Amino acid sequence: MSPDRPAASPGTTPARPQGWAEHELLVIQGAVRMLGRSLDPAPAIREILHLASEFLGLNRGRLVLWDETRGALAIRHSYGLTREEAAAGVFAPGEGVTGGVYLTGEAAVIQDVDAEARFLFRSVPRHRLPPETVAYIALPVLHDARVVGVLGVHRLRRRDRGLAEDLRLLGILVALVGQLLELERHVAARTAALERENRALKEELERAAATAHAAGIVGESPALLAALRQIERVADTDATLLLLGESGTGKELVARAAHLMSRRRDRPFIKLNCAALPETLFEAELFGHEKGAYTGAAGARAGKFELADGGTLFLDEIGEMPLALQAKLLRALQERVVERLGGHRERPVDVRIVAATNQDLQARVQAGLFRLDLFYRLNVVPLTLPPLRDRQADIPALVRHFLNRFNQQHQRAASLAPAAMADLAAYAWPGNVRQLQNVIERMVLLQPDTRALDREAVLAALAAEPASPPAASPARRPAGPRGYRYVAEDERPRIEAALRETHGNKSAAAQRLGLSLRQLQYRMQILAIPG
Ligand SMILES: Nc1ncnc2c1ncn2[C@@H]1O[C@H](COP(=O)(O)OP(=O)(O)OP(=O)(O)O)[C@@H](O)[C@H]1O
Repeated sequence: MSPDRPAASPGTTPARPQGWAEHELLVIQGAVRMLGRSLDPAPAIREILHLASEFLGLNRGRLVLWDETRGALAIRHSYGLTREEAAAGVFAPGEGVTGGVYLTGEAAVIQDVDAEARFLFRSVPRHRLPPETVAYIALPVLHDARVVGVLGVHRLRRRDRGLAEDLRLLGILVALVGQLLELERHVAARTAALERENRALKEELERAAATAHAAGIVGESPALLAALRQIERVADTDATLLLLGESGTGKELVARAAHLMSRRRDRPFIKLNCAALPETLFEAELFGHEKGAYTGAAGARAGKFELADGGTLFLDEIGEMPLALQAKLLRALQERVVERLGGHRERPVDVRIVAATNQDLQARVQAGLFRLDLFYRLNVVPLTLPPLRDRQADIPALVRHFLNRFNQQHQRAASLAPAAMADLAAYAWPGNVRQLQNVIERMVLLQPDTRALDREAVLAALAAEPASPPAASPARRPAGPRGYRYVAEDERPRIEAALRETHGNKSAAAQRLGLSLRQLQYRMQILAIPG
């Protein structure tokens, strides 16, 4: 059957004028069914053109859209055109019937293509159309009253269906096609926005990783990178950073990285350890003093605040700051001025504060040891550095980093047997990176010969570690619970050795292994070690 002589109804029923309504309904139902089927409008538009041809004899349907790369109108979707015909359908706006519809936004009904001078036969040459009179209908596809494309179809002029009816039906189809194009535009815009966002995040991450690397931060675990990315985000602001995390997790290193990432990088980074000073000296240290301000103050001296002017002041162990000084610090932060001890002049300071603590500051606020207003002032951008046990992925890189560093420092050539790395990765590291650093340094120093450090050497070094890190002050104890460690069959020799060495004393063995008694008992149970 010629595409130009459609069945009046699907199947074999001959054309009856009242059958057209049924067919229109079939076309519309079919078209609506296609809506929302996929985010790509191509299959839906093609199906609409197919249905219009099959049921209504509106043939060689084509949708002409603006083609940005060609700078012209071109057929984007079609039905019943050969590939060459579709490719040939390129028009300038205003050119021919199709270009005219695009330019004016007015539908065109050409009763006889042979009698219309503007009809160009550009995509389908005359000899490929049926010999009888052929009509062409073209409608604008609109969005927000703007023409975004043109839908054109051929039909035989002489049929038992009026052109006006086709025009009405095509009006509905063009509205549906407009919706499909709109959806495509939305999806493309959303995808582009997501891609941009993705690219920005990736760049942010790369920048953060590069600066972290420059600051000597080793590791690329997701937990560490997430923390670094947050820093990168606020790096160029003067927002106060509050670094939280167990002792030895790298808070000071990260504070330095934050300084390096900021526009203050060429100005000083000044550190003050709030736990290390007797209260009396603290104030002078922080704010400076004038000559004779107190006994022994022979000359005038600038405090850390002044020294950090234009740069970053890192207040380590902020939780330990004496209450009386907390009020003075708060005032300096709020008013951005400092007054030296024994002085009467307020000096303006421009300092970015990075504070760090391994304590639960909120608990200290509740215990009356830390001022709530200062807590709020510092807690602008809180950032928790994950303990090493939560970023096991970083351990191999850290081990290699410290092996290199201590080999250079102590003129050694220590190396690690690959099998021993798993033991280091599985250890709970209650003292975090600092403890790992110390263990590696000790192993490098104590390694007797040129053999690689094997599992035995590593297990012995770990067994010598205290269960918790040395507690110089309550602040030095890790805040979190001791880490979860997986139970692996290869832990058996260590556990058995520790039990042997402690003559079966489980508490002592657990201590040697860096485990709690319950953790040891759990492992013994899993591994069926008698005891
Ligand atoms: N990601 C890391 N890469 C390389 N070295 C690290 C890393 N994290 C920590 N270190 C090293 O571990 C040691 C402890 O780090 P740092 O002093 O920054 O920890 P901290 O959290 O400030 O500890 P504390 O709360 O006890 O002051 C430092 O010698 C530091 O160089």
